[in-house]
Amino acid sequence: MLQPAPFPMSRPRRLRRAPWMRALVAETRLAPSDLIWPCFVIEGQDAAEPVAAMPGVERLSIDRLVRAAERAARLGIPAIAIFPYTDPARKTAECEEAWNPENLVCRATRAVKAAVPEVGVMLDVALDPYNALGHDGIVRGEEILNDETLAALEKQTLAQAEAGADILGPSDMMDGRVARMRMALEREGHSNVAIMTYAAKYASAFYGPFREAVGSGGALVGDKKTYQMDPANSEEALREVAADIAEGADMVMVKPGMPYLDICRRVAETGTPTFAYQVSGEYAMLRGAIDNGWLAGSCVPESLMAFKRAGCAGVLSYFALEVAEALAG
Ligand SMILES: NCc1[nH]cc(CCC(=O)O)c1CC(=O)O
Repeated sequence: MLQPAPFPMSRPRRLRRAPWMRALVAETRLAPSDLIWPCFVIEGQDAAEPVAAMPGVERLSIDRLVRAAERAARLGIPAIAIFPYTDPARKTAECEEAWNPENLVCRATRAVKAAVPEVGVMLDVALDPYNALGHDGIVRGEEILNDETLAALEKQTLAQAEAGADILGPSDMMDGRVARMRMALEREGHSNVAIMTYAAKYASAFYGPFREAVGSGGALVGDKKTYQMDPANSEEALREVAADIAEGADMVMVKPGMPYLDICRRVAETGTPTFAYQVSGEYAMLRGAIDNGWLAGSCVPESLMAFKRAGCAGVLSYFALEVAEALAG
């Protein structure tokens, strides 16, 4: 490492003296192209429902979602992630609604791709929105079955690829899901569908508001600790990433984001395209503090810049639209 000259030959403040100078020497930049916007979709026409635990976030009917996707595209956001609020009457133990080609998320995907083909659509591969018991896998007694779940995830993968999804995000944390998905996609002629795996997904309390948003929280029996990762671990995150890449994933994700910034850094250093998910609880925390006047709104771009600094290629954030708007000036 070079040693800086001693003071006063070296004065680090010279490079912080004015906005133009700071812009000139900035090591990291945040742009709309770094962002993926997660959205919630509901049945209906011209409908928007607030999510109580996420002030400012709404579940949108498909027609409104299409308009939101158009806005995102105009702002230079490359992709949106769509999550369905499933009618509880459609949730079963076998989760069949997950691979119904007419389910809400498949219809939403077709509508967005028809209207705004230039925006990438990302969909979760996991059973929780369709599971009467709220889990990401098939439940038998006390157990979340791995291999039986893989068969269901394969069907969900193909239904979503057929609907036009560009990126699939396995968020279920079953072992072997990426290989199973990749082989099915190749076999059925969907070789261009990218997989962004939730590789290092922790069993986290920061998902609480999301479960309200998609209506899976009330249904959840027990917790997800037998498949999502233990917050105590980081070596394991690298093993998960290695396994998913070896199975055919194109990109990996760390989730949640800010409490796991060390993991973001370690994963990004492997040279794999790495994304962070700034999850619902992180949104709620920052939004709540801003709305109460406890934090300035600039904490949002600062929180996103942290992921860029850590080496991430991009971030999934519920703030994507407003940040892209602010960046556009
Ligand atoms: N598998 C479902 C899923 N996909 C994304 C999130 C969380 C996203 C967020 O909190 O914003 C979850 C919740 C969970 O695993 O319980």
